[in-house]
Amino acid sequence: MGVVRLRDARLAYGPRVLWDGLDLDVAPGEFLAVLGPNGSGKTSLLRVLLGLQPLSSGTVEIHGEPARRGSTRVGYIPQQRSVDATLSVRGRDLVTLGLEGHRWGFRSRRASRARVDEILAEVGAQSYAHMPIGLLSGGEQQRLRVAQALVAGPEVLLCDEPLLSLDLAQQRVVSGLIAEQAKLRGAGVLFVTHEINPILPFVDRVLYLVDGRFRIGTPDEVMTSETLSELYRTPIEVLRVRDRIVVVGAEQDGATVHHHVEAKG
Ligand SMILES: Nc1ncnc2c1ncn2[C@@H]1O[C@H](COP(=O)(O)OP(=O)(O)OP(=O)(O)O)[C@@H](O)[C@H]1O
Repeated sequence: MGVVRLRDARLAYGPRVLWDGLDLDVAPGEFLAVLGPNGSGKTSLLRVLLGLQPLSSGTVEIHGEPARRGSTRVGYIPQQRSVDATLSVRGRDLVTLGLEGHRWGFRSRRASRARVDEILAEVGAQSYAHMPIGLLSGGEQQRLRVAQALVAGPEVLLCDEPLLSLDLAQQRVVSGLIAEQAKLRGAGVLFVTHEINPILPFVDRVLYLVDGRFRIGTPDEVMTSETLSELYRTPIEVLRVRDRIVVVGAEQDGATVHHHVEAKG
């Protein structure tokens, strides 16, 4: 059974249709990249799966049940640009929050502590888990958010641009960690990003949204000049440079969409 199942899903805000006729199944352990320009409805899709945003029509199920708020089945890494340096919450407490309202919360404090220790070790964050998160590097903070999202053992992991503000090396580390943890647990991942290259080794399929249109397929199927030119309705060139994908010519509202181009790393 798929961990995520959307059927004939439509989301519109007034006259503006973000997507329509969306059928999507995400299998356990599958890694789905969600791509598209600003405002194409990527975050809105995650909000639908979190039960925060009702569909305009169609159905959405998480592991066979309608999506609902606070589901124990869904882990979430929200979009986060930077953390206030004065934030005094400790890393460990942040991770413990991920157990709140979940079945783990009903167990003993000792069991919760043991579970938090276990996940901190798995993401390699034990050595700084006692520190205020405002003092940690971006990569360290993201490891803790990955731990928070995974601590309760979700079947679906939703990630909203979790690599923002990380350098290239940390982007690889954090995306590798997410992919590895998801595969290990058989959790399906929906990974919203503007930059496919850091996650390309892990991506099984891509959902590419543009202005109400979308395409779903493997990176080789979707990330082609032909498919993106159709989606953007303008000539787009997709180049393979060694193991990278470079998209040239996507213009949206006059602003060049250059987000697939990455500095050398
Ligand atoms: N509750 C709402 N009511 C009306 N419009 C909304 C609502 N939520 C989002 N929108 C609009 O829907 C569009 C899609 O937003 P969304 O955040 O899903 O896009 P996105 O693809 O995640 O964009 P970005 O890459 O900029 O984060 C935006 O234009 C946004 O202003």
